[in-house]
Amino acid sequence: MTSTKPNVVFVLGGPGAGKGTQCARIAEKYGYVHLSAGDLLREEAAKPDSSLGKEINEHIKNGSIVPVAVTCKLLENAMKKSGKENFLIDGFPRNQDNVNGWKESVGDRVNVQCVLFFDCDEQTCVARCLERGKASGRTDDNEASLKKRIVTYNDSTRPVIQLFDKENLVKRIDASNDVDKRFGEFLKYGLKGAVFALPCLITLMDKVATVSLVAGKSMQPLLNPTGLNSDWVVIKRWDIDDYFLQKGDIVSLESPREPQVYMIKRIKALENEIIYDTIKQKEIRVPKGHVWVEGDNKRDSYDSRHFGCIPRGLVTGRALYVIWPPKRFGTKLILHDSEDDDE
Ligand SMILES: Nc1ncnc2c1ncn2[C@@H]1O[C@H](COP(=O)(O)OP(=O)(O)OP(=O)(O)O)[C@@H](O)[C@H]1O
Ligand SMILES: Nc1ccn([C@@H]2O[C@H](COP(=O)(O)O)[C@@H](O)[C@H]2O)c(=O)n1
Repeated sequence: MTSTKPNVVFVLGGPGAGKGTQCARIAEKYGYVHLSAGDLLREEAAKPDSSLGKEINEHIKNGSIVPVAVTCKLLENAMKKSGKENFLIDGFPRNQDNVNGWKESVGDRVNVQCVLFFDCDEQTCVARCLERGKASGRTDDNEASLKKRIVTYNDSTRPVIQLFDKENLVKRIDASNDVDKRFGEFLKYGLKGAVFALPCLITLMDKVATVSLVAGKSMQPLLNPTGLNSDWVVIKRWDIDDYFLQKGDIVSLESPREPQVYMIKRIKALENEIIYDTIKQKEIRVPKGHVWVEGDNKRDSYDSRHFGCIPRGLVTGRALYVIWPPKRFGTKLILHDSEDDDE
């Protein structure tokens, strides 16, 4: 961390309210570091040598809250390791113990800008988690755990939100409906300029190739594997008519919803192909002149599952290699070699 205070936005709401989904979008668009307390705990528990794994897993399955010393340490380590200054802390502080522990350990060393409160009705939350549970592999996306998670949320997290509300820090977002409307609400709150100041893809060169900074976790584990140090990648630009897009290519594209916002995704289906939309739970035929793109990290990606098929014209280039950080230099991102990739 540098001498200026890092900025922190806490993100709270019920299980499945959409915190992770929207944090991924904010991180992609504005370069904020998204730290999910739940993800950090799951990562810690999955380490074969972790002495805390058993305890953490018990809490997660029971929807109870892990002692703050553990969670706070993981968050602090992740913040330090990132070297960045703007953080979305998702799923924390979850109870009074979390609040107290954070105050003691971090306190005034950071500037808490606001608390984004994803307000979503219980039925919708449960339905979303059960749907997610079909593919998430999470031990708590099931009816038994969800009952407990909802109790914890009502009894322990809501009072924390009320506490922040008394300090005028809470920005309430109606999280029951459409994903894009939710994103619009952040802009309504003026977060665009005041809080989230970095574009997700900073382009250094233009014309034949660009070097771009990838923010966010949507292409993990291939890109930004730790979520802390961002990768710089070489993007080969082309006249879209000169290159036949192939399934599996990693491409840069302009967001169909937000002009001038660029993202990196993988092509999952080409025109006339049928793709299964895992969110809407239905098959989609990709129309002529369009492609279907997804991030590799389904949990943290805003992609065709949310905005549908995109016109080929929005695809601006193909990602070739990682060039920074040095230890990741040369990581190949191409599945299909084309004649001029090595020019
Ligand atoms: N606005 C929305 N409309 C419909 N589905 C949504 C919406 N937002 C998120 N989802 C879906 O609901 C599920 C839960 O979303 P997400 O993982 O973002 O929630 P969360 O609040 O981070 O949950 P948790 O706290 O349990 O980790 C995901 O499968 C996601 O794709
Ligand atoms: N501050 C926190 C955050 C999470 N947990 C535990 O992880 C579970 C999953 O959290 P998600 O945010 O990913 O839904 C949660 O139910 C808790 O068991 C925690 O203890 N403290």
